[in-house]
Amino acid sequence: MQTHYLANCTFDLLNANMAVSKEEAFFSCPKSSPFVIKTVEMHTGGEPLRIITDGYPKTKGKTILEKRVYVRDNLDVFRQRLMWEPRGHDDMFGALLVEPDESDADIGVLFMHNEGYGTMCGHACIGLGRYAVDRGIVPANSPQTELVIQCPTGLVKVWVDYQDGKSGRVRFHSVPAFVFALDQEVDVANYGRVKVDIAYGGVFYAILPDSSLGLDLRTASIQDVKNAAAAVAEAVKKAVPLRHPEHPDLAFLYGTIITDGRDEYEPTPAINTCVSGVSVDRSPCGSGVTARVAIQYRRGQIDPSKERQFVSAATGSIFTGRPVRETKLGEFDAVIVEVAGHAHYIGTAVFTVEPEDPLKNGFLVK
Ligand SMILES: O=C(O)[C@H]1NCC[C@@H]1O
Repeated sequence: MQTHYLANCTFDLLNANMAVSKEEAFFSCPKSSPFVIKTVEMHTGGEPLRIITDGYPKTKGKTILEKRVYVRDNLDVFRQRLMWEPRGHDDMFGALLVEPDESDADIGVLFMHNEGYGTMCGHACIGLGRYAVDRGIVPANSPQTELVIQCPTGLVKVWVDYQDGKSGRVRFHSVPAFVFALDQEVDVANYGRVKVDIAYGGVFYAILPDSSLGLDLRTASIQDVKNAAAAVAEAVKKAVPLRHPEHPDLAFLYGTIITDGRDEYEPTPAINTCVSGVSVDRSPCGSGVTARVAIQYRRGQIDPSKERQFVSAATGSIFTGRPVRETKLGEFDAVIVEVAGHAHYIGTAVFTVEPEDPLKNGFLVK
């Protein structure tokens, strides 16, 4: 990799063969910026993934959950600069690689988005799988490369298809998924009393069919879906205290998944729309598919011989999901679920700030 020097600023060219003019170099790294953060930009089924590759201050903490608390309490302005406008937007999603604290892990990762720090993210694991292979963080093996990603929720096993020097489809097994509640009745403002299932796929989701909310995901506007999902999340948070068998930091409702209700196994894809806060997943949502398959498995609607397709109503992108084997998580009967999908590179970025910029720390227009 070639290195160019400009004023006090050093940066590696991401493509060594690319000729970089003085002008390009200036705009990539102005002298006045005390903040230079480099990223690799990907998307998984349409859902953005901003992988921070350089420039983030060092995180502190022995465990990955301690590191998550450290960045939240001490470095949040960096998340805001990268996730919020004008460098990001409501639906931006980021991954910060950190030193893992489990010896089985190849990499550790903290997730970030417009509101804070997630604990598990399937679409990010799919992107990070390719990235780790392509960046040589793990040695590439054909026909597939295996790696382990330590997420705040636990260890996620990842397999990246690798043929003729090219990474492709990615599969992962997240932490054990379990059903927390089935047919839980909650009073949802403006929608009345509805039944939701609550399941853990690395994070907790409230899951219910569109028909319970008087919606049809194939035609509903995104705003209607967001409003309904937010109302459900609020009702569930109020009515159902969640419990994680291993760590209280993991016991929170991450989002609502509105489905098309087609849970009985069939070869055509089922719609999975995951909404977290104001953000609508453009992909079918890896942790959401994990949670939904755990419910389908509990209800006898799917078994390890069947791989189900899940589709995003927003983009038409598809993930597959399959229960692999039964296990336990604390007192909960749990299941390992395999999720697979594709991620793609869309570019690289060098983000800077000018100290005099009144909007340098980012903003969101609501
Ligand atoms: O794929 C997933 O699991 C995620 N996508 C954005 C929100 C979820 O964390």
